[in-house]
Amino acid sequence: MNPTMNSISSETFKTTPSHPEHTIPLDFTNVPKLPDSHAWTLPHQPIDPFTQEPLPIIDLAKPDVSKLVRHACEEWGAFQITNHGIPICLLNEIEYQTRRLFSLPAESKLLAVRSPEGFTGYGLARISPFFSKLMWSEGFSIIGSPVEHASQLWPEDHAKFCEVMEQFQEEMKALSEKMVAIMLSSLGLTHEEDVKWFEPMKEGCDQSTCVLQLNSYPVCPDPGRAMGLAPHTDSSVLTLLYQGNISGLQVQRDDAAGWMPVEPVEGALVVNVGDLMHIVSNGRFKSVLHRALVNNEHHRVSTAYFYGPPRDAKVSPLRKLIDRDHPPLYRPVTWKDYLEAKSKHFSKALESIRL
Ligand SMILES: C=C1C[C@]23C[C@H]1CC[C@H]2[C@@]12CCC[C@@](C)(C(=O)O1)[C@H]2[C@@H]3C(=O)O
Ligand SMILES: O=C(O)CCC(=O)C(=O)O
Ligand SMILES: [Fe+2]
Repeated sequence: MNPTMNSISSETFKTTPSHPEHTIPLDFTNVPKLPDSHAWTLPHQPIDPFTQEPLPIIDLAKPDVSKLVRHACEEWGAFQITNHGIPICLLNEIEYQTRRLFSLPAESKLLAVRSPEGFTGYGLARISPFFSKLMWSEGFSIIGSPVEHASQLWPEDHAKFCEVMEQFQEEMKALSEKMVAIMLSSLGLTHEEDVKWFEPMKEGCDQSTCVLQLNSYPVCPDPGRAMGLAPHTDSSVLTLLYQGNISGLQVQRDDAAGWMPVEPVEGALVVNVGDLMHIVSNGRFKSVLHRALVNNEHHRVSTAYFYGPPRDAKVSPLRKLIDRDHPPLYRPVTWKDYLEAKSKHFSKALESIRL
């Protein structure tokens, strides 16, 4: 574990506290009928899979990766990657530890609840207050070491959980840096010259701020009317998602009304372009609108790694992408500024910083 990771505290992300009923999840065990509080009137709007090309699956070992990544980021804002180098045994371990956490009784999980102004620990998704109905999910957010909350959950037995979560974050960070470098170079940019804040693997000075989010979608008595995670874009530069082998994730394309399922591919990771990458690329890359649905057979879990810039770095549209025909679309923001904008304006956050 890189020792400097501990210096990234949840201070970086503190925003306005949310309402208690939008923080603490329901005890999902033995709920025979979907409560009205969790019943969404949602047209499921499936997309016709035959009229749409599916979300790209990109083999990172192939030679034409850069072109494929650019196309995926411009058209979808998301894609799956294989041959990414994360060992399958680590993915299995992360899923095992995630299930172990969410299988604890509700009263134990409440010992690790996220404080109203905090950023780490157990709770509902932070976007919950923007919706009148509650989501059929629970989450656990980690920044660096999870020991503070894990020791409340398992006073004697949290070492393995912490070790796996920390190792996973290290691997995800390296892969995120690789993916950011591919995305930037696919636009003809070199990060050394063009993106001041992006300093991969800078020795002894691990600057970027990242969040590991464990998501749990318990078996649901009425999945047709429930929402696992409501439609949103990620605020990060990019997000790496491992969804195991249970479907539920769906993405939407700008111009399409329907939702496209992202079917699990064994050992693959989903890459989402986040809002900050949308800003950096001056709107060339789309931050993908996505959501997660639930089912009545399997308890689904996923792990999302949100990769962000150093806390004080100003993120702005890259100069090389700006000319008379392409004026800058957004003003410079730090990640902290942007998360504040998101917690105030949610889906209008990008608009709120538009020039
Ligand atoms: C670094 C991030 C990214 C956050 C906020 C903060 C920590 C928790 C992340 C999530 C995780 C669950 C979905 C989401 C939409 C949510 O509600 O909390 C994410 C949000 C964002 O992408 O905006
Ligand atoms: O569980 C999923 O498939 C999606 C998770 C997600 O979008 C998130 O954590 O931001
Ligand atoms: Fe997301």
